[in-house]
Amino acid sequence: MLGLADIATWAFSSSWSGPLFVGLVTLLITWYFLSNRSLPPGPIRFPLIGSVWWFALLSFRKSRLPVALFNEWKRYGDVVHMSVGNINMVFLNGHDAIHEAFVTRADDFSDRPEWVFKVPYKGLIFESGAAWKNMRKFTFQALRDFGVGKASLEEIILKEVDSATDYLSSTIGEPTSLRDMTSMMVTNVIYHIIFGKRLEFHSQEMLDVLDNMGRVLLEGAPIDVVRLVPKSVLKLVGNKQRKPDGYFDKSATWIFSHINGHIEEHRKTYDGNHIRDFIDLYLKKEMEDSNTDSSGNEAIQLSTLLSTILDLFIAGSDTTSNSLNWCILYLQEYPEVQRKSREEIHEKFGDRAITWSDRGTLPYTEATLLEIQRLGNIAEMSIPHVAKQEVTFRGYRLPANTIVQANLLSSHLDPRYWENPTAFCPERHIENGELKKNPAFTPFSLGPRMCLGETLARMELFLSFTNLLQRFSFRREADHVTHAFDCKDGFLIRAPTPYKTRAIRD
Ligand code: HEM
Repeated sequence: MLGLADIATWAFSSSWSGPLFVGLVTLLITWYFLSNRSLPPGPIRFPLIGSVWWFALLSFRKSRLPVALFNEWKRYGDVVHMSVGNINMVFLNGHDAIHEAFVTRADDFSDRPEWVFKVPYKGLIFESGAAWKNMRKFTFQALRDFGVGKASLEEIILKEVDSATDYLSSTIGEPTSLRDMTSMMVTNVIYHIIFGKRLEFHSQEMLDVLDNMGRVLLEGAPIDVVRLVPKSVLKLVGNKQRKPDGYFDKSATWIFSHINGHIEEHRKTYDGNHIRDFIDLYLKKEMEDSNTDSSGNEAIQLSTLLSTILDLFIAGSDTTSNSLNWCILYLQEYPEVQRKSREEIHEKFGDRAITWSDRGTLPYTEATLLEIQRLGNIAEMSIPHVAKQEVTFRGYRLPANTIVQANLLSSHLDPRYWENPTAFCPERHIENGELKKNPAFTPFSLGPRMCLGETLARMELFLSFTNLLQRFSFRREADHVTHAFDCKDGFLIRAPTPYKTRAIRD
């Protein structure tokens, strides 16, 4: 095989080929710089490999992408450009740039990329254009119909809080990991909305659902841009996070057939006068669509429904359960904050269960929850968006199909919006005894693509956090064992490293 040295020797071995070679290299370099003109700043990129070396270095240092981007903020600014092969990507740092792209320029930045790697399904999260709008409208309405923001869903969530109470009561004083408990609570809420029933904690069906969902999530679903970096390069730098081929597919297939089984069962027992859940609503719409002479634009394909159900589990389970995991960790590590929150709850409500309509009446406790969400940064980055056409953003040229992702963590640590941003300080969310809004608080992202389950998640967090805190205090595994607020695994979802806690009834 010819090496670089052989090519150079050949190039300079005759009188005309030397200048020709130099000309070609000059042409290549000129083309490279011209094609890069007006792009936003970013780490130096090389022809063909672009910024792969930067991602590889990141992986080698075991550093998380949003943190690395945050640390490089001063050097590269609010808009950072990188590329892998011919794929351009731009990361947005800080609230102002994120707001400008996702809200002010929503028309330019609300689509999702057509993935260059295999996507086994395409539901609400991955759709763009009319199909996405249609599915988002239907799902939003369905969540409302099933009580999101209303008392009927509150009952379902409080039932899960009661099951968690039973579980915690069986562990009193014992150092216990509560990860499974929080997962079962939030999985059951979505399960109830979609399939009209809940699963017993620790039942085989529940364990299978959690296991397969966990695998799908661990592989990061196909939404992590680091997946664009060739596997061989990641292997070279010791990245062990990527699982073997088929790891994702096997679990996704299990989940699809589980959902399919429920849909089939619903078809057999469907009664238009008694709509039980999300699937029944879909069946109703399917029948209405087939009875109309419409152009068919409004019909939602069964495959889109299947994928959207999976999306709701993916987007709604680990995010919410790990937010609760951060809550318990912060409470045990900040006992004084925990004490003040419990005091506020007990003074106001005694033993009576706290309901959704009570929100706004517990400023310190609610501020604590907001502060945990801000520093927990459960969704460090938005899901990737795309600029379908070439656009100019803040004076920079973004070529067509540039992937655009918001670094939400940077918004939560943005010094222009938060004083002493890394300090844990619930009081920053309170003014004159009431909760104060900060526009840079954006755990659910911004604009038309922002989290569809925001209200559901806020209900789950408020009701679980306040009611569990009313019933228990949470202490460290042992008084002298502190636990860092760090995260080692997982893409996009920032879960705390495993820890144990002691629940105390006092
Ligand atoms: C604390 C909990 C949660 C957090 C922090 C969170 C955060 C997010 C974020 C950051 C996005 C990406 C938005 C973007 O791309 O700009 C998102 C999207 C989404 N979330 Fe959530 N989420 C949570 C819970 C939920 C729940 C409970 C559900 C529903 C069951 C849900 C459903 C969705 C869906 C369907 C999308 C995609 C929306 C679209 O593409 O139009 N999320 N979420």
